[in-house]
Amino acid sequence: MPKVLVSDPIDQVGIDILSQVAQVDVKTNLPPEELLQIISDYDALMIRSGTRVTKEVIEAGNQLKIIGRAGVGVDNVDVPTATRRGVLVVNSPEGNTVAAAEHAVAMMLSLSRYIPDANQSVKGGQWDRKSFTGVEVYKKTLGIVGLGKIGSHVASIARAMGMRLLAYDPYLSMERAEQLGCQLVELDFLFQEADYITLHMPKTPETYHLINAEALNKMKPTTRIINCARGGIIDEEALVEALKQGKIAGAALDVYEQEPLQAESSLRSLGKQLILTPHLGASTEEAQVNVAIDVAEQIRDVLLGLPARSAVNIPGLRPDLMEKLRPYLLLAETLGNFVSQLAGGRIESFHIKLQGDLATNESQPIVIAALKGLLSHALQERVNYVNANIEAKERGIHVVETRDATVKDYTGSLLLSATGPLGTHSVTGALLGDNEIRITSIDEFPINVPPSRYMLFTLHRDMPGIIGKIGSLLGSFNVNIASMQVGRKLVRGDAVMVLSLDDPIPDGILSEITKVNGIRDAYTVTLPEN
Ligand SMILES: NC(=O)C1=CN([C@@H]2O[C@H](COP(=O)(O)OP(=O)(O)OC[C@H]3O[C@@H](n4cnc5c(N)ncnc54)[C@H](O)[C@@H]3O)[C@@H](O)[C@H]2O)C=CC1
Ligand SMILES: O=C(O)CCC(=O)C(=O)O
Repeated sequence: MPKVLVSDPIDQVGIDILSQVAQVDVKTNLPPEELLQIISDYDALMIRSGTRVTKEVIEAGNQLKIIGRAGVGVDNVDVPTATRRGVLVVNSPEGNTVAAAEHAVAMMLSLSRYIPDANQSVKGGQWDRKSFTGVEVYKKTLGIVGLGKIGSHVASIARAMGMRLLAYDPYLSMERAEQLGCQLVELDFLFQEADYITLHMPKTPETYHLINAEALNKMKPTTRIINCARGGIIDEEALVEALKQGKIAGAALDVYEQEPLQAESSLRSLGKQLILTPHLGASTEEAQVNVAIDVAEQIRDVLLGLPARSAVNIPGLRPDLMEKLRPYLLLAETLGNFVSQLAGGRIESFHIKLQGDLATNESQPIVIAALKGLLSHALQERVNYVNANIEAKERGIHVVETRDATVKDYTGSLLLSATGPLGTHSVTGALLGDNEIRITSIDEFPINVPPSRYMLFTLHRDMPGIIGKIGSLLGSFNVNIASMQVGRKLVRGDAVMVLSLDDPIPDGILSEITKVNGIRDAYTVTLPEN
């Protein structure tokens, strides 16, 4: 009988489902060394946000087939290592949406009426009605940053409470925001206008410390801010200073840069203007039942040799088909991610063309992989092989899929084209040998480059000296070039330059590059580590 380790508190209903097919050991609060020691006995691991599933844990788990996260965020799992070792990672993208949204709204109302402090005061024997005069949310402006599943649910509750809704989400169409009753605005406008700001996006390099001293300075002294998304999106030190100096009126946090929150954190020293909860967003009976069923059923199915519903990293395909398609899935996902960044993220339409040997009906998973890549910059681990299609539809992306068996330059190749705020951009790619990915054209300019983590791409006029200027400019920002290639259709005509870089591309570099004589446009692309 297979063995499942449950290393965080999971609702009993999940344990019952797992017990139908496996021996289940529930061992919560395991020290990391102990988890490392025992993991090799297990075929599956089921967790919430408490267990850190590091590279070492996955490598030590030589029997491990699946890691199930009873919740959304898999930021406590080393997904690239799991993928490399063929370990499936599954989650429950929707099971706790309502719980997290209601927690954010509860935080907003608690902040407005000082409920936690008033409660504490009465329980402490006082009857103080003066210190807790609050404010109403009715007719106030709520700024929602991240208008995905949780943000949308918050919007519908807030609308019913008579609030005006602003939203910032660089990956969502205007139409979708309007359907949700939100005015899509720029971030600075939201900072300046909102009475309440609630955060509902993933933690990414882009969102890390999005709420820093500079952002807090733009807000009104009456603004209250709520974070039930991820720690690290708010710079906690800057928040403490802003609250102390009265730059904003209040904050409510459910998530922290370091969890559990450290005993000595300065957040603990603030008064009634700051509310802290210990990552309770998903802690409702209903959500815990939802996520436990969702994930336990997937673990059970995979242990029985069936596909999983919400695989974060590997699609649930027949093993023979999976073997054949695996390199192309990675190719499609990489190209999807690449072209979405060139097009500027807020994609309106997407065209995928399957060429050569890929122009068969068996290649459908490749289309899904390309959509997953297209949405992955926005949705991170919340997009998977199962929901990619639905997510694209819900975001109003018009998807067109075509096939052309007559293209024979490679055995099989893909052409992806996306239209977004930066216009329409296209990329083609193929495999070199069995599994080496090559980008073979960008915007119809022929090139031949492997994708790399940090890339810079320019559209320019082919003329002497231009490459040297870009090289020196990057040097002045301390960015090291790993490789460079130019593609052109005509000598001294339009051309593209693709640079693979060893270092992340600092803010401000693009505006400098576009000032170079001959450069028409410049784009940066960051791809996930593989
Ligand atoms: N406190 C808790 O217990 C819980 C926290 N969460 C967290 O809540 C957050 C939202 O979850 P969902 O709504 O399910 O995710 P989702 O994937 O449905 O929505 C996230 C939204 O953020 C947007 N986004 C991405 N980058 C952005 C950026 N730079 N600026 C603004 N928006 C950006 C995306 O376009 C997307 O619409 C996640 O961080 C998740 O981990 C989720 C459940 C429980
Ligand atoms: O499991 C939990 O309680 C945390 C939920 C969460 O943060 C998530 O699902 O992303």
